[in-house]
Amino acid sequence: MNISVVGTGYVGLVTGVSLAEIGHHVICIDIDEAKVEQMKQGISPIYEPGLDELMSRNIEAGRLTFTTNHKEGFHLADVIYIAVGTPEKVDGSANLVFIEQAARDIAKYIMKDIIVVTKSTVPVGTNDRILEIIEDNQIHNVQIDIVANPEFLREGSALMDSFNGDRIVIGANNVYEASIIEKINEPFGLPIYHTDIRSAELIKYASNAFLATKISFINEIAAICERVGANVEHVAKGMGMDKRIGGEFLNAGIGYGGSCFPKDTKALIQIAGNVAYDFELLKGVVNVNQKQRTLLVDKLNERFATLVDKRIAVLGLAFKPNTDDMREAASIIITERLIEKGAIVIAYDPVAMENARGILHADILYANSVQETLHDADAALVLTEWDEIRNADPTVFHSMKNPIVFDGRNCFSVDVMREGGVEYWSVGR
Ligand SMILES: NC(=O)C1=CN([C@@H]2O[C@H](COP(=O)(O)OP(=O)(O)OC[C@H]3O[C@@H](n4cnc5c(N)ncnc54)[C@H](O)[C@@H]3O)[C@@H](O)[C@H]2O)C=CC1
Ligand SMILES: O=C(O)[C@H]1O[C@H](OP(=O)(O)OP(=O)(O)OC[C@H]2O[C@@H](n3ccc(=O)[nH]c3=O)[C@H](O)[C@@H]2O)[C@H](O)[C@@H](O)[C@@H]1O
Repeated sequence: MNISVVGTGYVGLVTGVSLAEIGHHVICIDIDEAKVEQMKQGISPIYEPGLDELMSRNIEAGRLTFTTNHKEGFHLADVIYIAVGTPEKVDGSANLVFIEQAARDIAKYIMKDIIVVTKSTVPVGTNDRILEIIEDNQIHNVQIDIVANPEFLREGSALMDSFNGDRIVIGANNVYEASIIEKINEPFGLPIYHTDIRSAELIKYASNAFLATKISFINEIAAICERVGANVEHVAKGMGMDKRIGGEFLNAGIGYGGSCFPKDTKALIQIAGNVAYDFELLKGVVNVNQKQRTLLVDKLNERFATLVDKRIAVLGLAFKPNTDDMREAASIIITERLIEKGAIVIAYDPVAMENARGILHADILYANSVQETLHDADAALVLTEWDEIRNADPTVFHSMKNPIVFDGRNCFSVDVMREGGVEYWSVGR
């Protein structure tokens, strides 16, 4: 099958590469020229384990190409995937400008019957709108069908998730286009769930909102654990053994970040609000997460009379390990608060530092290793559980002025840290 993918960010690129790997001919289109140049050379513009290798392999096999030219990109396409961003607007709703532009681009250049597949996370009703834009603006008289095919991959394990996901959701109006998209995905060998377009759109938001709810729930349990002398890890384990609850996404910490949970929870509140429904539970989830992000700053304030001129080492900046993505990372607000309070902040992340420099406060200093970050620090904050950080021996903290560690990801054993002579503050333990 000839497939075009519009937008080659985390989702578009991984989708394009995965579809090429299972044998399709894929052309990826992006408006970012520098990105496209890089990808043509087999270099991924994002950090995603295994992606460079798979890209190169499929480029060499002649199944994967890149272009900035929509006309060229759509020329042979039987199916066009839309994977452009749907970022958050100031009011929390999803910004659909990139989606609408992609629809207009499709309308302008398609010359044969096609199926448009929406991978981007879009509010209920958006697929109808995409079809309407294409039909209103199409130059050639061809048949267009639309399918909602939301994406469930996680950054940092995106390829693994594409090839081993729990389900592929296909939302369509007719059996014909649904069967084509099923056929395209068949080689993945994953369970396929067929539904209507609006339900597919909502499955995506409901799934992210539910996972975010689990995280905020366990974070509130962690707050209670700290007050009653229980251990949140033990509580989560005991809860998760019940198959109805499940053990995943019950890691307490400094809350969820990233490009999706924060924006998708707020967008779902808006989607509900638009039909006069007050999604109270989800509002609570968002509020808890907001508080959770600055929990370590509250703990620092409790420990130190003042943070003025205190040297604070920050270990980990990305919103989660194995990605260079800084979108909605807790490190942004935490480092901002520390600088406001007069602290000297020195930070380290194994891969996200380049992105971080463009986003974080200009006064932040950067180090090249865990050891260099900790040297002479008054306190250390752990914000991302990279293996390099979680595997550190407690002795590494002894180069600090005093080994005082605030761990926002519960990376270390309380006992090992205590025995290693570290004053250790974690979450809910
Ligand atoms: N990042 C993730 O892990 C996941 C994201 N999603 C959803 O997938 C969508 C895409 O997300 P990301 O890949 O993170 O976005 P991204 O921001 O990383 O990438 C979007 C890309 O689209 C390009 N673009 C914008 N307009 C274009 C146009 N008219 N023609 C061609 N290219 C265009 C941009 O230059 C950019 O490279 C969003 O709706 C997101 O919510 C869904 C599941 C996982
Ligand atoms: O729509 C999306 O973009 C994606 O959003 C999440 O994936 P992602 O944001 O890449 O990463 P997660 O592993 O879900 O982590 C999100 C945030 O939650 C935090 N988290 C996760 C799990 C946990 O138990 N506790 C916790 O605080 C992580 O540290 C991170 O900040 C979902 O897991 C994907 O299924 C979905 O496709």
